[in-house]
Amino acid sequence: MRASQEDFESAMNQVKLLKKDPGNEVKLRLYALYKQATEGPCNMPKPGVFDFINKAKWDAWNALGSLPKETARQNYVDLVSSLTSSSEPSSQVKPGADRGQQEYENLVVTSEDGITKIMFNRPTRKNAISTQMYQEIMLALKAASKDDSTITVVTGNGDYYCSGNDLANFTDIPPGGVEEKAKQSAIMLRDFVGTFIDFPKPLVAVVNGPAVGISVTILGLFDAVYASDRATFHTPFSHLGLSPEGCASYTFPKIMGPAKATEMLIFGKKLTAGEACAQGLVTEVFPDSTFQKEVWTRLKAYSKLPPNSMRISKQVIRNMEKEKLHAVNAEESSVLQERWLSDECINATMNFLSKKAKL
Ligand SMILES: CCCCCCCCCCC/C=C/C(=O)SCCNC(=O)CCNC(=O)[C@H](O)C(C)(C)COP(=O)(O)OP(=O)(O)OC[C@H]1O[C@@H](n2cnc3c(N)ncnc32)[C@H](O)[C@@H]1OP(=O)(O)O
Repeated sequence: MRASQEDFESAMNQVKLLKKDPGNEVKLRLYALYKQATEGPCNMPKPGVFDFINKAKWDAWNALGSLPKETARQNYVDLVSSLTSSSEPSSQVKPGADRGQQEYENLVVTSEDGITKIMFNRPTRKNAISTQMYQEIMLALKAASKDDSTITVVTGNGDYYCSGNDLANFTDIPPGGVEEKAKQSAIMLRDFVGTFIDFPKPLVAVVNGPAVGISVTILGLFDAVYASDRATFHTPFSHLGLSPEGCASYTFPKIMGPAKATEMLIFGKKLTAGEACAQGLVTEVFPDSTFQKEVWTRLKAYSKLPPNSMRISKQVIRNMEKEKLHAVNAEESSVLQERWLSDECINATMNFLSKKAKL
């Protein structure tokens, strides 16, 4: 039986809900089949040789030649169906995670001594945050907000705390095109930052190494930030054709004054841990050699304080600001939705992905 338009639309929705990234090859095939099913044979001019992403998409679509629209639609539905049936949940249980709890591909979440630790776990990518990882962090925070722990800690595995947004997120374009991707990403960003704004317990960052981009901006929403003296704090938004997120356009001027915030958020000045501490973004800096021992000893002591009292104190300190923070978050996300489509941003991202530039 031929796939109907309804089957096709339902398959398009299922693609958005895939738990596992199917990889670039499959995504290109999905793109090509979608275009063929909706527009017929490739009718676009061939992109330039350095326009890697559009060239790969064009090649995939063009390779379908004169495949009839109905067959492309059927193949699209079959491909999505094979992806959804093969995405069985993994049975691996991360060390320390309670059985029955959520499992994560890009995080290690443990709960011990009254502390839930959420550790970014993509050390080979410097803990860059992929689309899936944004979702996992939100899930882990929501679970931590309801578990028995008194304090929640966010930290990184390996030599980096986090290198910010995974720039490969820009290559993962859905059938609706780049505008649709920007729209979805703005919603995801707003939800992600909103989860930090609303987090009800003391939230502590243990910054074990360099921090970049969104991993820095959201620090303004944490209740304490402990840093190794190896850590640096870098928000190179102008270099990337971007603008601030994570409510930093509001929290940073408040924390460090507008002039210092300008150096970080507009001129992209990278701060050492000592400088970030002097400017109030970091609570305390520790020598790297004793960082883990000193910080965890301290956190274990704090975790024994009465939990309700700590939650209520956090509410008293933060609640007056919540409405404002949500408004700032919505505005920053909507500005970025436009920025992501700008030449400045696309060129900077392409330069990184084609290995022509690093920060
Ligand atoms: C159409 C719209 C889509 C929008 C989707 C957006 C969704 C929400 C966005 C929220 C806003 C967030 C903004 C930010 O966070 S801005 C900051 C972004 N981060 C960067 O620009 C950092 C880029 N990385 C680097 O410059 C360097 O890798 C770094 C200085 C961090 C480390 O350099 P070093 O030489 O020590 O290490 P390597 O470069 O060799 O890194 C090892 C491998 O890891 C890869 N890597 C590292 N960071 C990232 C990253 N952020 N994104 C993707 N990949 C990253 C690096 O490429 C290396 O890979 P290979 O081994 O394959 O070469």
